[in-house]
Amino acid sequence: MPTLVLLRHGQSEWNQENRFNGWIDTELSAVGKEQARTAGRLLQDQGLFFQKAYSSVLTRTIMTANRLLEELGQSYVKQEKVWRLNERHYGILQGENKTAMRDKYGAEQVQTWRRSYSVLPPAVSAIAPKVVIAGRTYPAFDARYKVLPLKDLPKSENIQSTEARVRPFYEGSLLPELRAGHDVLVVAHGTSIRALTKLIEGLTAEEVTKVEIPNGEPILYDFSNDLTIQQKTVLTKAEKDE
Ligand SMILES: O=C(O)[C@H](O)COP(=O)(O)O
Repeated sequence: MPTLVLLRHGQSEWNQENRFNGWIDTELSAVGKEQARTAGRLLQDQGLFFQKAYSSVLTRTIMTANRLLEELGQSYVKQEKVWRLNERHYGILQGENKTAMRDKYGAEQVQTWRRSYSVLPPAVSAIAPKVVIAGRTYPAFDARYKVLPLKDLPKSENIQSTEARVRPFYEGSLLPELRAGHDVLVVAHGTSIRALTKLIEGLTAEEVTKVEIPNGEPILYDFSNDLTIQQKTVLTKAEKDE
């Protein structure tokens, strides 16, 4: 019977600095690198043999998947990098400090931008190939998105629009793997995992806004062969240490 593991990437440098990441390609922090390895160790006792691993096209998920699979002794697993699993585009909030944004726009407004299903954060005005934030240059929209028509590149996203672009991955890639009885790993981001959770569990728009996804904690779905959820388990480091 197939098992799906969803994992939010380890802590990024900007998670650590309390800044919005979105589509900016930030690196894992030292804590995040360790979280990725810990996630691999947490999965060691689960008897899983992944046939497929997916990540987004952002470095923080790719590096998390690599470290996890290495720790698990399954670096051979076929990996696919899918832009549809990217974090939601955070519009003008990308790169900004969360506290500074609350001071500027008010805590309620910022929380609405962060967790509302359908409200969009203010959009960036142009699709810049690179952005310079705090003196460092980050690729915003680069060669990895060349396959996409410019009109499909987001300037801002919420849970709803993220769900719309995650859905073709869910229906066209993930479900066929699970239907084939395969164990699958998906390393993605807070909001792309929220969208997947909504699709997998059939949550309402209201329910998905309450879902919080911590960095580096594997979420296991054990399915029956007809893909009914048998069990959902979240593995945490605290449990492993007990
Ligand atoms: O893009 C980001 O910065 C992270 O996913 C965190 O966003 P959140 O704190 O609003 O969940």
